[in-house]
Amino acid sequence: MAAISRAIRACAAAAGWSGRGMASSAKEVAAAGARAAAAVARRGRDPEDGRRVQWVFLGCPGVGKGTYASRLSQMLRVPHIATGDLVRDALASPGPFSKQLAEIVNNGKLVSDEIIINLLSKRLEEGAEKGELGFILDGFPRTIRQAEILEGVTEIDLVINLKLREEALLAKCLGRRMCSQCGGNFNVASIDMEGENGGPRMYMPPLLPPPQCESKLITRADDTEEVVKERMRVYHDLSEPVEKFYRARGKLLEFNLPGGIPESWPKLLQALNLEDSGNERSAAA
Ligand SMILES: Nc1ncnc2c1ncn2[C@@H]1O[C@H](COP(=O)(O)OP(=O)(O)O)[C@@H](O)[C@H]1O
Repeated sequence: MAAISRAIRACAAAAGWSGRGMASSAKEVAAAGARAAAAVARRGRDPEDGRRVQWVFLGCPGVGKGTYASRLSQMLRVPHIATGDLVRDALASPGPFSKQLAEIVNNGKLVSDEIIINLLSKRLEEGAEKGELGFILDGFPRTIRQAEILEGVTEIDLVINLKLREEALLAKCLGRRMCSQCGGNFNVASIDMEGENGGPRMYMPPLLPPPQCESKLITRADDTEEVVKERMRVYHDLSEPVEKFYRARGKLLEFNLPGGIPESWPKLLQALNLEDSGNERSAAA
């Protein structure tokens, strides 16, 4: 993991991102990625050697990437690394950088590839110090350039692309709540929609907080209707091409969420050929 984060930094630096945000062509980025990967191999850190899964979650805002990535990370004993969380942590620290970030995030735009690469590298370095093996990434890569950088430095085993009907996505984003004390994530939206083309109804029950969290619920500043719509537009423009990128490499698993967690979780496990053995969650694959 340390090797991967160093390689990401090396790759970003080789691509001209030494803190000045200089643009570079996709070809240069790919070449830098190849050099960085060679450096990883020279240091003898074979990614197949003793590591756990290296998966990516893709999907529109509100689809449930965080929920399913977090459950799988517990089962597979790898960290769930959400770049949105890294951005929100950076936002919470005082100073001009966080003001600059807030301006971008609260308008539904993506922060620069350079900033995200720096935040992610730092997180991977910290994980390496703690002995983390593998990861489930959520919210990264979100642009073709980020996907190229990642491909240049390590092997991604699988990319899970979560899909949900557009009408449900907006309701789910607007229903998101977080407990300001324990950090727990909840959703107050109750979705019950007619099936499409004569298909079954879609029911997604709310995920309500326990009584001790009820009075401490907060809503993300970027979960307003206007900003969510902009984030969806940005997703279609910049992140959908990432789906194509991984589909072309035979790594994309498309998963249409049939409903809420109780209905979707077992089906997702089935699609992944995994078994949830209750308390002792373990992978059968
Ligand atoms: N990989 C990334 N590249 C650029 N910006 C990112 C990335 N990941 C997160 N962000 C920023 O953080 C915000 C919140 O991210 P996230 O929690 O993943 O939101 P969402 O619910 O839209 O999937 C994004 O709207 C974006 O501004």
